[in-house]
Amino acid sequence: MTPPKLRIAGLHKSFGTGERRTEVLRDINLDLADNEFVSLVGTSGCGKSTLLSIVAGLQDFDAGDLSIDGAPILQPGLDRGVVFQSYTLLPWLTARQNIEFALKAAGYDRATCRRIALEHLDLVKLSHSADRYPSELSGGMKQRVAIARALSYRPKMLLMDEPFGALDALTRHQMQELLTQIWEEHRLTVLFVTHDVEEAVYLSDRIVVMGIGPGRITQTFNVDIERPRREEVMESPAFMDLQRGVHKAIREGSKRPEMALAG
Ligand SMILES: Nc1ncnc2c1ncn2[C@@H]1O[C@H](COP(=O)(O)OP(=O)(O)OP(=O)(O)O)[C@@H](O)[C@H]1O
Repeated sequence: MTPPKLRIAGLHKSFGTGERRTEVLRDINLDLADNEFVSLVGTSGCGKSTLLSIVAGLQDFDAGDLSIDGAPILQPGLDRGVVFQSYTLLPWLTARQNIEFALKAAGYDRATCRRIALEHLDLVKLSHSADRYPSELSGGMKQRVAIARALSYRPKMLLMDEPFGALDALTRHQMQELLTQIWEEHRLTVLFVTHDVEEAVYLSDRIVVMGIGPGRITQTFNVDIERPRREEVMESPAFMDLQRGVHKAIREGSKRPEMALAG
């Protein structure tokens, strides 16, 4: 049987040792199919970012299995493109050079780096800003460069942690449209962390709700809303019902299990 694109099985994670040990993730089990778009939502501190950074290979874990296409994840790798909320561009390099920098590290020759960088700037509609420095770009533009960079080395998966969290509502919506378009054209597998339930429903195939005490998966919702989705779909009863359901699950997950039992 073909393994899932991403497998997270029986994953546990704690920070600190001895009396200062805090259990942050308990028994996380989650498989992502090829091309699936999955959002992680949940109250602050439930471990979404920790889980994403473990999948990125940026943090270790205590127990469990983690693999991409059946191969264990041991460290960061070019099979995973990562986009964070804070713009992680190098300020002394232009938009094009930021992408080329990542590609050079992946071993491409100079001409190929340039060609791929320009192709990806075109993909995020930033060809006209290739030679601008990050300080000359708006927040949305910087995030488009970060997305172009993450896609440029053709990762198997895109890991995104609140990528549009710092943007104003209009720019955020434009970025959601752009991501949907890229996802529809390139059929990527995406694991996406967000606080915005509307965004999660709009973008995802599946929404995974995490709760605290310690961080764990409490509920999963399939988003059976036809694609391609356009803005109007947010007004539909199915969309709003789902949004309400996810909000309720987040509220329930924000109570510690003993509180939930007590009512
Ligand atoms: N390096 C660290 N050392 C100790 N504790 C940590 C560390 N990183 C995160 N934590 C703790 O782990 C828990 C989960 O944090 P995490 O940032 O993953 O949550 P989150 O769901 O992404 O939160 P938010 O939605 O606020 O970003 C929190 O209690 C946090 O204090």
